[in-house]
Amino acid sequence: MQPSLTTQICNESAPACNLPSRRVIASARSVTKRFNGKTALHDINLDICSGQVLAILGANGAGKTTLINILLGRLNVDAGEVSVFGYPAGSLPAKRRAGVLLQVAALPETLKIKEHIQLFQSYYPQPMAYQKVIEYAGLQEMQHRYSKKLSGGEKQRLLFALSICGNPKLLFLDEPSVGMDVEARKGLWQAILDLKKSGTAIVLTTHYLEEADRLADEIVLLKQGEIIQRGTTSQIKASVSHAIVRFSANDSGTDYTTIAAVERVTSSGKFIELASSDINQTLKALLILEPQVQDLTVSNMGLEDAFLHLNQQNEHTTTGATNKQGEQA
Ligand SMILES: Nc1ncnc2c1ncn2[C@@H]1O[C@H](COP(=O)(O)OP(=O)(O)OP(=O)(O)O)[C@@H](O)[C@H]1O
Repeated sequence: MQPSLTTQICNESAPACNLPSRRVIASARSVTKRFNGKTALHDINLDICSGQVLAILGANGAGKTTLINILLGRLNVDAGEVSVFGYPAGSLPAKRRAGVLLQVAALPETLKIKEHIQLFQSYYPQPMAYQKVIEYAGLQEMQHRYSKKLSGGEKQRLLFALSICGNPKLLFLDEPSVGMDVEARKGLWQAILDLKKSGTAIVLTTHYLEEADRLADEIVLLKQGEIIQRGTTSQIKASVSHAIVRFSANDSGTDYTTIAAVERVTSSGKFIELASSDINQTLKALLILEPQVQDLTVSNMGLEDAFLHLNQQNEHTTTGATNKQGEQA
């Protein structure tokens, strides 16, 4: 007997998903995944809600693609459970309702863009209208081009078009804007927001934190296979009580890490940035060390700074799933 569709209302622990009109459409419960004895994901719990953009962030190797592949049913779990629209991940009813753009995708080169889209539409019982697909993906001008003649960014737009051909209620986008120019990226962002408005849930991984900042209702931050932080972009930023002191300095070889309350020093051209846990202490010490400092500004952390900070902060508190598993092995 086929299980019925999940109609559970989002619980309050899922911050961006507590509107009564939204439903949990996919979930992972206590999911653990190992590759050759090494743990890639450890005890992951996640709800994905309709009409939500969920961004999964993390450094290279954090486990983002593995998590998406598990939700797609392309990988089995070693422990835990995954449900997609109330069905097992990877089952036909789950696949029919989902779309996906993966990092590695090969396309037959002998087909034109229009033919690719029509082929993908034919796989689904209720495909998205051709014109709508083309418009969402910004491919109006190149429908008759062969895919082998597309640039990297254009190919990415075609892969996005193919991911939405089935009119998905759940869309997985694994680093979708890689290789896109500024205009194409903005077009993709608009398409994501329009799809969200129509009720589609979008799970996004990206290394462009501006992308997550603009689009995500909820962010999950993975590190070494574990969730180390989750919340709205504002909540993630607010969870880091640090500030950024920025100034320009001559290359005097000064060691800014010795300044009181400074936890991270970065430089870009002539500008130095100090992440500080106590802005008064840092400013006092900085002005003693460099009284001639110029272009001084103080700001709250943006998402990128918060991301770097949280990753570093957990360097010591998170032993890392891989290590834990390694010890057991
Ligand atoms: N098929 C596989 N066989 C063995 N190890 C794997 C396999 N797939 C992933 N891994 C390992 O699992 C961990 C998580 O990989 P994953 O690809 O999920 O990371 P990611 O966060 O998507 O990284 P990136 O940002 O570089 O795409 C890494 O240590 C990776 O080497």
